[in-house]
Amino acid sequence: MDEELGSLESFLKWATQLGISDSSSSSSSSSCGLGHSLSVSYFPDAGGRGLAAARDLRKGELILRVPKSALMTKDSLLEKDRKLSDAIKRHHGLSSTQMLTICLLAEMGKGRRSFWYPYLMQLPRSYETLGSFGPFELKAFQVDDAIWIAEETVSKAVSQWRESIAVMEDIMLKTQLMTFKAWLWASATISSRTLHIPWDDAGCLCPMGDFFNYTAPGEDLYGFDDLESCGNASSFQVSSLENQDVKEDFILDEECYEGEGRLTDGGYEEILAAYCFYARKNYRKGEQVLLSYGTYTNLELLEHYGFLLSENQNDKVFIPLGPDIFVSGKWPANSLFIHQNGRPSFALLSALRLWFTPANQRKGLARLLYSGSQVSRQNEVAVMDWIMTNCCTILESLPSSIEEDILLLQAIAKVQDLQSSLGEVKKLPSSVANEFDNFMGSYYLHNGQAKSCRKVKRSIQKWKLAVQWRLRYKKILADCISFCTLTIQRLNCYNPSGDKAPKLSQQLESKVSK
Ligand SMILES: C[S@@+](CC[C@H](N)C(=O)[O-])C[C@H]1O[C@@H](n2cnc3c(N)ncnc32)[C@H](O)[C@@H]1O
Repeated sequence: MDEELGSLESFLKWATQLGISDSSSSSSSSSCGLGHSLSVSYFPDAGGRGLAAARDLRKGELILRVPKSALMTKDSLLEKDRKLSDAIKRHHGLSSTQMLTICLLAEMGKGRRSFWYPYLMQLPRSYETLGSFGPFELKAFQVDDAIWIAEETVSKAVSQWRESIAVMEDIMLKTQLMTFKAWLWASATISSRTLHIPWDDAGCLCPMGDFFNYTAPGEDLYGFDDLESCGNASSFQVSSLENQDVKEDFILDEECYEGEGRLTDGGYEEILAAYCFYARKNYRKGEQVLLSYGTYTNLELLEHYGFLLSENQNDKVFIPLGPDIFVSGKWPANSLFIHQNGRPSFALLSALRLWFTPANQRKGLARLLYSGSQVSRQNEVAVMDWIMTNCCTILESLPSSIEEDILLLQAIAKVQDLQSSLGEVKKLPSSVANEFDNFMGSYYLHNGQAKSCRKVKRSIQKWKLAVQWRLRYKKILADCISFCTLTIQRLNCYNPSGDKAPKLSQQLESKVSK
């Protein structure tokens, strides 16, 4: 702990010497180091190490400035390393990100001799990004699409590493830095910490700027004294289904485009020749200052950053749709999903309304269909029934239920809590008991032998993330079933014309009548 504090202190001193400043003035002549706006703090439930407001901060204030010379980029690293720069020139075809990964590993190999040593010492030793999940942890996702994405991430990492080995051999990098494990570490560092710069696709590592933890865009935008003046703050929660969805899909798409996987509350400013960060809202002294890295689903957060949010307004569930549903409309596949609050997306509803409209009526109803309006009561009930049936089928096909996953997470928390004995773990239902026993068995944990080993702790953390992810996924499906049920009930109550709604499938009738 003392060592950690010592290394943080020397890092802050080093950062100040490089001109990194959190003084609110943008003039470099008055830049005067760190400690004016931000302080490094620990937030156990919100990202671990992060930055706290060192004073009350106002929305829009400049809170951190990192000069270009303090940014770790592929170019700045190659400039100071002739041997590596020549080796990279000899090997064609590597992406900018692969080159930055090799540069980072080479810099690590220099140890104390590296100019960046105080910063390198601040990097996490390990990550929980998807690429580092082993077979057991991958299986815990239960959902094929998620497992497939994770496997793809690993195989992409393997091929990028293989393509880069020749350069690493050429510069005679230390053997332990040439391993796939080291490559995964460097790739995860880059994936979870780089910021966008206009001149290099790989981005830059930004000392101090990469201590900001994440908040989703749109969330948390109003500070302590703006609460009364923010009447429109909750535009994500408009009550009318159609309006809300049109707006939500529009906003999300825009943010996706703008964010494209990079931080959005800060940016490189040519005129100041510095990376500048601004307060996204008002903060009270001591509060954690957060940054939006972009719009991500929970699986994407896991893939790039190694964490997920229990409440993530950008989370989505995609359900399998037949090819005829895709081709019948003009909506792209990635717009057809269920929102984290259980509501079908605007595009999914529109596509299904169109699909349930007889072909000879589609032209006449096109305006209604494309504007996101309901076509008829019967059509709407058929759409809701279809969505419910599919959500139920997915839920029933998964090996464990929501309740069982909650019990499993409680058991995992007990294992993580080194103070409690495994005897305190309640008897688990058989669907998750096997999973629990397999994990315990693989690490000989029943007799407590390997309990404190770092590798086991990391594996438990990844397993927990996978179970948390699948639980969120199932809850979204369950919320969607409730939403469709309520909608059908409402449609059946409000029936002024007296026409008959189509019959629900038997499986769903019991759910609707509950
Ligand atoms: C840019 S770094 C932020 C600083 C980081 N906490 C550190 O100690 O260096 C991004 C990493 O912080 C963690 N993180 C950021 N925001 C988080 C959040 N809201 N919840 C959990 N972990 C978060 C994740 O491990 C992520 O990969």
